[in-house]
Amino acid sequence: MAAFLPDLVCKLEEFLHVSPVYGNCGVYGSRYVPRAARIGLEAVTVLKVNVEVVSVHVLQLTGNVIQMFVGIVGSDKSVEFYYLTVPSCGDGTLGIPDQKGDNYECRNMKLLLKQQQRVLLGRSDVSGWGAFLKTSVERYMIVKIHHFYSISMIRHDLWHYRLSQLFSICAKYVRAKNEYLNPWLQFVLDAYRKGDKLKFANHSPDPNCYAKVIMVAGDHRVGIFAKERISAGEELFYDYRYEPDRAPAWARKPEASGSKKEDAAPSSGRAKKLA
Ligand SMILES: C[S@@+](CC[C@H](N)C(=O)[O-])C[C@H]1O[C@@H](n2cnc3c(N)ncnc32)[C@H](O)[C@@H]1O
Repeated sequence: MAAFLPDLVCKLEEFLHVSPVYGNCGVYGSRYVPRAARIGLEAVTVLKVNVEVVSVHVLQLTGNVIQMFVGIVGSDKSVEFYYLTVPSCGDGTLGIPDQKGDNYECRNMKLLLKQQQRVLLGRSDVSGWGAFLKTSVERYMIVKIHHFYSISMIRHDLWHYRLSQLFSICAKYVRAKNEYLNPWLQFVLDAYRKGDKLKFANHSPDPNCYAKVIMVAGDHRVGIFAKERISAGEELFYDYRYEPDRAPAWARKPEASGSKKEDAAPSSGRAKKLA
């Protein structure tokens, strides 16, 4: 297979479930898809796919998740089929990382916002208050959408507080990958101002949520997605992604802290609880 394919699969794997399928999927003649591909069934559009897509069979459109077979042509003209489970933006648009595999792009903010879940506040078994999901979500589904605000919009005295509220996973994405928002310190996810209950989500090194920068009609948002199926009443966790040398004791991984349970509260808890 062509050299770019593993690269593509790598990028997708981070975000999507991708596994090769070798079966009897019809090949309908190839076409090059430079930026967007109209891929037939259910008027699904794949954004920014820089590969040849020979056939796509949408298997199932359940909630916000679309399952499909995709035939991808390598530069050596061989075709491999992949089974994809991808989040849908609700308007038939698939949320797909851009070429850098980092951004998630969606055209319709209204539809995106509609997919947000109700988050409840409850006592966490891990630490203080925690965020809990009201109804269950499937893997890859959107839990919440956050805004980015320019630092200039935030009062200086609130800056440190807000920075401490900033989920560093978002900062990491912005800092590491997103050139539009570079340098990342110019922007802050203003969880405080939004008053969103998700700001009470506690840390876990094995979280059930993750963040992605989303481009919506030219605007940046941070999407919080389910990393796995999350049941109703389950507590939501992020990996705060502290730098190893800056992590507080409670966030240190057992191997990094030297012992399994040290002084502070548990760092790896994944409490299940009804809110
Ligand atoms: C965004 S707040 C989360 C809500 C917090 N539990 C509360 O009651 O306000 C982040 C703070 O929660 C605590 N925290 C988060 N995850 C934790 C964990 N796994 N173990 C212990 N404390 C944690 C830390 O004090 C951290 O500064």
